[in-house]
Amino acid sequence: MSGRHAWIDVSAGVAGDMMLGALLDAGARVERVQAAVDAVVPGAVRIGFGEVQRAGLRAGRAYVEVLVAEPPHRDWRGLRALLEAAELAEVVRERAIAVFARLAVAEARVHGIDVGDVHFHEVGALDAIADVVGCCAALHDLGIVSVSAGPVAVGSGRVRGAHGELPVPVPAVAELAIGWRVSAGGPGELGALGELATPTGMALVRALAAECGDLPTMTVESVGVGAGGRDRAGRANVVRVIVGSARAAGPTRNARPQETAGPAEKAGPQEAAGPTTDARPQETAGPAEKAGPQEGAGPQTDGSHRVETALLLEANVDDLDPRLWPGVLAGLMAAGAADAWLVPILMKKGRPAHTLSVLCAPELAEQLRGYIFASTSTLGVRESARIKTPLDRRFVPVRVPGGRVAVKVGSRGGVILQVTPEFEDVATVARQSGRPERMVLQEALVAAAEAGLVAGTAEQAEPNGD
Ligand SMILES: O=C([S-])c1cc(C(=O)S)c[n+]([C@@H]2O[C@H](COP(=O)(O)O)[C@@H](O)[C@H]2O)c1
Ligand code: NI
Repeated sequence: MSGRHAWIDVSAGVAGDMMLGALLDAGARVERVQAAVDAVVPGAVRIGFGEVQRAGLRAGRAYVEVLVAEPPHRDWRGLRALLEAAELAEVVRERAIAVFARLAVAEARVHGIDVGDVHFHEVGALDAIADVVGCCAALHDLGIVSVSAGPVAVGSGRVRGAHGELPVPVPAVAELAIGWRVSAGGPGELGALGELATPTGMALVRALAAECGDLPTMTVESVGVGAGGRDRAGRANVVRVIVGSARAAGPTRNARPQETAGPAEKAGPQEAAGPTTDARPQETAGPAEKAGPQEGAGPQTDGSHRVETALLLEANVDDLDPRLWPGVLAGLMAAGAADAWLVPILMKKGRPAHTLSVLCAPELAEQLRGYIFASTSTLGVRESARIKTPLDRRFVPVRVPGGRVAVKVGSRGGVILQVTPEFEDVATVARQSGRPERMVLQEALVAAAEAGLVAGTAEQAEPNGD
């Protein structure tokens, strides 16, 4: 593969702010990170960056200042809608959704609830959104197309949180660790280590890194060191990110070329420009500039329209309790699938059965394969690469009586072809305002038309959305 690679050293633990600090220290620009976070939660947080000492070593420290008095607590459904509606580069959106999907699946398992109902308490607070979206934006800014990481030090002892006292690794971290090498992380003389890996940090590692391993062979371009809040003698409480190019071989599942079109174009010049030409560590003209269409794992353009490569995972199943299927489909969507559906079939020996089909970004395939094996009775998952031609897509929020609805606008060659209110938003407003969904849907379409979003007309530079 070609393209810039990041290897993350999490041998002293990992938290969202440590990872963000390391990526900023490696050269990601704080204003790019701030712009991406503002696209999700406008005006809600301010991100700062400075230098501190950790056990005698210099480290970058990311600061997230929450600017709103009472940050809302969100469930995964709401947070996902927020990320989908935000004007982000598509690769940033996909990575951020993948991270939170990981967290949601882990929390659902720990608390024994449906994935969509996971309430994000601490991990859903604004600083976690800032950390996750910030890290994904920083990777984008650095032109990083693939990530790997070492084994994670998770800590030991007990910690106090929203759930009272928790054993370390805390339950969500233990769940997120399945399939990854971890250790408590310390020689005995350091005493009880406390919580070295937080759920957000662990979810970042699991969703962004394609494999667990040592530093790969590559030409190093920059090194970032990100400090955690605590400073204790004996070991620097830091995450290190080593950014390099021209890996001879390695994980391609997480390789994402830079976006060339889509919502990013509306996100102001800094998001649209793509990171590969002006991110600081790229002064040596590494190969990330070439990490575009040839990667094959994301949007490309053939000169006339954009195409995307996606994976289609499939399994024929004839012996699953049919009552389980709705939960399987919902779980796959919550875990980051682009789409998941069932088709009734007649199998060998005349057995009625279903084909489960799951469309996903290549880097999510391993996670979703695991989900299919865990939640259905299939003995195998087959897969094929699919080429998709997406419309240029963006979301415009419109105001209706009782709330706001995101309207999905699909266009091609600058002409609007589809104007579709997000039904989840319609249902929420209908529920909250006590009016029929049909009426709210109609109101959203009228509001969209008033904002200049009409099928068959040219895209306006700035629609008058809410
Ligand atoms: O908010 C929830 S549900 C939560 C769950 C768990 C579990 O392990 S379950 C742990 N925590 C603790 O919250 C803080 C903050 O975590 P971040 O990931 O937001 O940094 C941390 O101490 C976790 O152990 C919260
Ligand atoms: Ni929890």
